Amino acid sequence: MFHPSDIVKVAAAVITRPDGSFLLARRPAGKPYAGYWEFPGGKVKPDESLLHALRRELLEELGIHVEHAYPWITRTFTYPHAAVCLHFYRVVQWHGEPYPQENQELSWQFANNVAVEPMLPANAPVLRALDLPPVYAITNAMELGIKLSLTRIEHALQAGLRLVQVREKGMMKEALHVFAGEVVKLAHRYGAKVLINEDIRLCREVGADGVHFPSSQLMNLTELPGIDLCGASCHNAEELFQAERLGMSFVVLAPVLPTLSHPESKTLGWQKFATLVRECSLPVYALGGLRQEDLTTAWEHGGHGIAMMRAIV
Ligand SMILES: Nc1nc2c([nH]c(=O)n2[C@H]2C[C@H](O)[C@@H](COP(=O)(O)OP(=O)(O)OP(=O)(O)O)O2)c(=O)[nH]1
Repeated sequence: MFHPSDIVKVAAAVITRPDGSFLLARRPAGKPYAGYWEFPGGKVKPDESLLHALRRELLEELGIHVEHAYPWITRTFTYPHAAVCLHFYRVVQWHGEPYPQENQELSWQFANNVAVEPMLPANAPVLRALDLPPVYAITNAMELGIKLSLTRIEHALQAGLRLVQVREKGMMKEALHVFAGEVVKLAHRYGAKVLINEDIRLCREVGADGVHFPSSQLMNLTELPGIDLCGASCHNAEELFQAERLGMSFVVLAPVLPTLSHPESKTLGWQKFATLVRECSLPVYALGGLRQEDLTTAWEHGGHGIAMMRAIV
């Protein structure tokens, strides 16, 4: 066991090009885990800010000047040689062409098809998180009607939507089965993934990709079902902690702004959202009263992306 004061703080960069590829570097000889692939970055010096460390490391290692970086996930991991707290940033704009300043090998990769190995052991969940798209849509067929809802989902898929949750609280069982099956068929045609709210059995029956757990169900879970994608709804630190403990694929944190579907709920606001997300190891979608144009605000506050109901489908 490492004492909390011995935990090494690290700033790591997911340097992302517009096509979605990101840069990996191979650890040079002489370092622990030499030959393993990692995200460029390094140790934060005492009294140095995370962002300063990120800028310094990328200049030293790659010769690039960071122009725009978003805070992303924070992950603690214990190696035999050290315990590290990895603060990941997504670097989306920089000046200069990355060039290995320390003789390290570099490689641009895509999250759904990483072709270099081995990766540093702490990074497997990071790659899975990078494979999640920025927008998560939640269906609203009980309000729109099934036909219109499917039409709107198809339009959103055509416009690039790649993650959908079927959440139809009051729908009768048979109708829900048919609707969920239609959404899965439609989404898979576009290479998109579908999660079913609450119902693990329905998820399996309709061939969906995952389950989305409401917060009450999340707090009663002792382990995840053996399903690829598991998401959960959270509203506070306790629920986020439980989602991390179970190893959810991602969470939705809500409500950030006032929303029609939960008018009685107290909103978090962006500052509280950022505070809750800061230490979270899971990718977090902001939810509640958001529109497409709020995506950048979510990124600036540490979110992975945004989840929406009425504003998208
Ligand atoms: N840069 C980076 N480090 C990572 C990643 N994943 C991961 O577990 N680590 C760990 C490995 C190391 O224990 C620690 C980073 O320390 P480092 O030795 O690379 O730091 P540094 O570049 O400042 O190196 P040095 O001054 O000690 O030579 O974080 C990652 O993706 N990127």
